[in-house]
Amino acid sequence: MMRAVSAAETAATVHPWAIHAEALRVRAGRHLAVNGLDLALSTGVHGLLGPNGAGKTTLIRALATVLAPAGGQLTLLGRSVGGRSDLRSVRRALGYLPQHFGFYPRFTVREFVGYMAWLKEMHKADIPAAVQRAVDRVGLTAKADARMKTLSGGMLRRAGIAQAIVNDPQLLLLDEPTVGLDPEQRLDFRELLRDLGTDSCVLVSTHLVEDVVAACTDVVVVNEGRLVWQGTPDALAAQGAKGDAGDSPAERGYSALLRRQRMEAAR
Ligand SMILES: Nc1ncnc2c1ncn2[C@@H]1O[C@H](COP(=O)(O)OP(=O)(O)OP(=O)(O)O)[C@@H](O)[C@H]1O
Repeated sequence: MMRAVSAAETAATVHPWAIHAEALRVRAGRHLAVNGLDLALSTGVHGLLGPNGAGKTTLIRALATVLAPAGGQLTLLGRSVGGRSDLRSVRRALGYLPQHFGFYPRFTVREFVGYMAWLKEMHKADIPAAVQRAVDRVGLTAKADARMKTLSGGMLRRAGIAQAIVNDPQLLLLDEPTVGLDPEQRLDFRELLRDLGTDSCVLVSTHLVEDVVAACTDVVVVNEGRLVWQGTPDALAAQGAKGDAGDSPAERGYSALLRRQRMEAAR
């Protein structure tokens, strides 16, 4: 039986690190997709980059407490995660947009976001206003009472973002949130991210280096299940040179980093 929680229980608590991982290992099927990852992130918007198969989705799923770590240490919002620990208090303070999310097609956007708020054990009386605010923030006000099955791909993505932020999460995990968004929506989304990052820890997985540069204060690069680089978007840009692949300094910096990684792995 679920219990609604009071405002005092969900009030923001300050933790030095929203995410603290040491030698973290996480399996995807039989494969150790995260294999010895160290990471410490606090408030701000952190862009998660890495080539296909680097372990980004697996990492995000572990941080969302969907996958249990296979080894190492993971602390989220000051609570150790792993084994049989009680994850309810962490989950109430989490927002998570999976790469592919499920929904009841006959639910309206308002019902879908409200249902997710209820699953996060928000106080019943707070849900309608929180849903309205989340739907407004993602620009879906006019579609709030439309059924999910009638939404376009970009609108669905925005409904997914609305459910992730409905509880004002202290830790927000977004897996490829800009897929399907048109250019104008991407610009609005970057602004929303910057706003969310002022008082929460936001981790955004993406292949779009431009989004990272525009919206993130910090860049985390993973490869083969490990953290291989962390720094500001400017520092990422400084990694590259003229001949590197990419349309912008940050893209060239990212290509240079990956090229160096491949060379080191081949040695
Ligand atoms: N269920 C599974 N069973 C076996 N291997 C898996 C499974 N899921 C993922 N993997 C493997 O784990 C590795 C990491 O996958 P993951 O999806 O976390 O990477 P990613 O960085 O998110 O990739 P992409 O950018 O392509 O989405 C890949 O080599 C992938 O093939």
